[in-house]
Amino acid sequence: MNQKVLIDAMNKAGIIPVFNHKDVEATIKVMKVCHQAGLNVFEFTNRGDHSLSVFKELKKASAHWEDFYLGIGTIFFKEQAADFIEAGADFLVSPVWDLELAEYAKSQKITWIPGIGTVSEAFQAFKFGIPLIKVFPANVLGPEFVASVKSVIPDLLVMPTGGVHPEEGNLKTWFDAGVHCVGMGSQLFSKVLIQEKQFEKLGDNINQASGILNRFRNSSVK
Ligand SMILES: O=C(O)C(=O)C[C@H](O)[C@H](O)COP(=O)(O)O
Repeated sequence: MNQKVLIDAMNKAGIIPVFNHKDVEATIKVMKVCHQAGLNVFEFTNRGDHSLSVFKELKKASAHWEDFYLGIGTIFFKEQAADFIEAGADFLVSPVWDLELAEYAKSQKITWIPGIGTVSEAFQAFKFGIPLIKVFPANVLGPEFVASVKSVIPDLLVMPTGGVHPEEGNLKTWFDAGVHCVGMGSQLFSKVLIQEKQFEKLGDNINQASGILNRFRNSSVK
């Protein structure tokens, strides 16, 4: 898949949903409400043995959705990357920087978004030719860290993930710091709503989050 198309789509969506669940039907519904709310880049995470088989079902279910991109997160080893690439992953995300993974992803011509926690790691990624990094854990590092990275490596795109909230105040501090998009998991997906299979309500929450983001993004366009 074309890297520029994916990276532009991530910026357009603004919020990248990060999700894992054992229940295939529930996960398909979650993915669908995200897509309907305009969040059309979805990161399923590799958390547990069920992840590959659930991912394969997600891929099947979304095969004909227009402009929809499905990636896999929590990738540590190239063997894991290989399994998910074979299953049709559009991109890979990791909580860490790792040269072996960087080289493997490059050899497979797949976008890899490494997890970065220091300016030195950010520079390693930039030097390698990686366009977009995940700042992780975002709530520990904070928007000031992102602004510092951007001040010295302005061309490196940043996606903070971990503890990002859908409230306007929180989203705004990240976007004011210059992020390309944010990754959001637990704050976007209420465990109770998923357990009770209230997908419509979940869709309302996601629409609200994306609406908040679009409002202040549009109002900051001069
Ligand atoms: O597994 C990974 O690769 C991760 O990135 C860890 C978490 O899934 C995300 O950081 C989401 O964090 P929350 O939005 O705080 O739920």
